[in-house]
Amino acid sequence: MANNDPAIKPKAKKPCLITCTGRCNPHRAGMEPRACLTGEPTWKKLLEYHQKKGSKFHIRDLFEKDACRFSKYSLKLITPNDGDILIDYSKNRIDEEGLKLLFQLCKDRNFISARECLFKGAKVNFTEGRQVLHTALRNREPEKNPIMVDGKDVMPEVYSVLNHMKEFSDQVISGEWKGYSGKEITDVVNIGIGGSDLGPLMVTEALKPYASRLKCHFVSNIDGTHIAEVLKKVQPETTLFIIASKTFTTQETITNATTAKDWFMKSAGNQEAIAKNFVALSTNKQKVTEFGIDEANMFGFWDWVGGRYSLWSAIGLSICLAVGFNNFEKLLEGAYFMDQHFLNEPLEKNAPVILACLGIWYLNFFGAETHALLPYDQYLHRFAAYFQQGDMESNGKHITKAGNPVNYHTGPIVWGEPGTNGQHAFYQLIHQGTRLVPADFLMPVQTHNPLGNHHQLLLANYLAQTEALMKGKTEEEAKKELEATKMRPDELKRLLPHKTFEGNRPTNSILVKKITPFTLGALIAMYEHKIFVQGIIWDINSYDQYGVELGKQLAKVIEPELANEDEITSHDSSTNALISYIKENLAKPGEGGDK
Ligand SMILES: O=P(O)(O)OC[C@H]1O[C@H](O)[C@@H](O)[C@@H](O)[C@@H]1O
Repeated sequence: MANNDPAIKPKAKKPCLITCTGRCNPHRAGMEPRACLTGEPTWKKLLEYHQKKGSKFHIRDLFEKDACRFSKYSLKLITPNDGDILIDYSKNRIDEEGLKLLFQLCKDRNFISARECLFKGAKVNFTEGRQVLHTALRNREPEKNPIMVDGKDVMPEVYSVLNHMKEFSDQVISGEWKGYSGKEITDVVNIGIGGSDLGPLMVTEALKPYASRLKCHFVSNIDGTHIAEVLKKVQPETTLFIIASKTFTTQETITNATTAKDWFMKSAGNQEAIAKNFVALSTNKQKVTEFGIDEANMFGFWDWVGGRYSLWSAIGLSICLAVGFNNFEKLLEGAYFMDQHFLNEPLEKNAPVILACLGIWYLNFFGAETHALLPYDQYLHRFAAYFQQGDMESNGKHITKAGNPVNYHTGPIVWGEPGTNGQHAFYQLIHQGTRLVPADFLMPVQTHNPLGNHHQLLLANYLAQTEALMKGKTEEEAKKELEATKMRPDELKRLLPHKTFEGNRPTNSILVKKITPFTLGALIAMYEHKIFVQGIIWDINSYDQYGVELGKQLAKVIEPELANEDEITSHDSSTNALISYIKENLAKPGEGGDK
C-alpha cells in the first residue's frame, strides 16, 4: 500500500456555520485531508515504544509489578438507575507511557474538534455530503441542545416521529389497533436487511425479558426460504408487516415485501386492507406510496441517519412493538448517557476512546487482524453480528480523505459468539494459536433467569477465561501438573510443549449490573463511538458504504441471464461456467418446490 498523502498544513480557522464553540470546523473534520498517519511524530514514537517496550510486555509481569494495575486501568461509569458499567482494560499489553502516546495520537489527529463536529452536525460523511447525526435521535435534552441541519433545528421533527412511534406501538400492543378484519394484531414481521434488520433484531433478542405480548419475526434474506418459513407461522388478519428500508429500493427488502403483500392480498382481497396491516419505515416517501403504503402509515427519518446507526430512529419501531415504547425510550436514554460521557470526559477516562486506542495498538502495532466480541449472555447472541456490520461497514475502507490509499491497516474483522459456546468452539485458537486475537468479554452480573447455579457457573467461566488468556501456563506449572499424574518422564517430555500456554492474550472485561434497555443502549453507543474514534485516527470516512455496491450492480446483470435460454459468454470463464451449470440444473416446470 503506497502512501501518497501530502502533509497538509492546517488552514486558518474559519468561523463555524453551526452552533458550536468555534473549535469545530466542519471542513477540517469532514473533508480536509490530514497528514499521513504514519508520518505523525507520535506514530513514530509509538513505533519506537512498541519496539523497545510494548512488544516485550507480558501482562502477567505487569500485574506482578503493579498491585494497583486494576484501579489504574479500569473505569466505572455510574448510571442514574441501572448500576455501574465497569470497563476493566488492565489485561492489556500497555502501560501509562503507551496509553499517553495513544491519547496524544488522538489529539494529533484532531479528534477533539472532530467529535464536536460529529455531534453538532457537520458533514462528516463527506463523500455523500451528509451529516452523521444518530446522536440527535437520542438527544434527551432537545431544548438545551438544538441540532441544526441546514439552518433548521431537527429536534422537533425527531420528537414528532418518536411521538408517532409511541402512539402507534401503544395502540398495537393494547389491541386498540386492529388488523383489516377487526382482529387484534398478534405478530409483527419486520422486513428489512443490513441496518434495517440487524439493529432491531439484536435489540429485541437482547431485551426479550421485557417482551410485550406481540411475537416479532424478522425477514432479511432474499432467499425465499426466509419469508416462506415466517409466513408459515403467521395469519394475514393478525399480522403487522413493517417494511423497513432507508432507501426503499433495496432488492432484498422490496422482493420480500412484495411476496408478503401478495400473500396478504390473497386473504385480504382489497387494497384498503393494506393500511391496517402494513407500515413503512423509510426516508423515501415516493417509493413508499408507490409500493401501496399510505403516507399516514409511514414513519420517516432522514438521510443524516446511516443505516447501521439507525436503530434509534423509526427503524426502531419493531423494538417499540417488541418491548414497549417506554423501554425503547430507556434504550435512547442509555445511549444519551454514553454520548454525554463520550463528549465530556477527558480522553484518559473516556471509555470509547480507550477501547479505540487499544484497538489501534493491536491492529497497527502488533498486526492483529480481528477483534472478538464475546458476550456472556444468551440474550446478546446477535451482538457480534450487529457490530460486524457496525464496524466492518464503517471502517472497512482503504482510502483516506485525500483520496489516497492508506499505508496502514484499518478496520478489524469483527466476530464472536456468546460464551460459553465459543469456549467449546474457537477459544482453542485464541489460547494457543499463532494469531493475536484481542477480545472484549461482556457480562451482566445479574441474570434475568436465576435458575439453580447456572449464572454462577457462567460468571466463573467468564472470569476464568480472561485470567487464563492473560496468565497462560508456564512450562514449570505444566510440568508440575503432569508430574502429579505420575506420568512416565518420556511421556511427560513429549506432552509438555502442548500443555504449555504462553498467555499474554489481551482482553477487556466489560460488565454491567444487568442487561436493561438503558445499559444496552449505553453499550451500543460506546461501540459506535469507538468506531468513530478509530475512523478519525485512520483518516477514513466511516459513514459511507460504497463497497456493498459492486456486487449489487453485477447481480442486476446476471439475474436476466439466468432466466434466458442463451449461452452466457460475457463474463470470465469461471462465472460463465457457473451460470451454465446453474441453468442446466434449474428446476424444470413441474419439478421444483418441495411441500
Ligand atoms: O435500509 P436500506 O436502504 O434498505 O439499506 C439496507 C442496507 O443496504 C446496504 O447493504 C448498505 O447500504 C447498508 O448500510 C444498509 O443498511
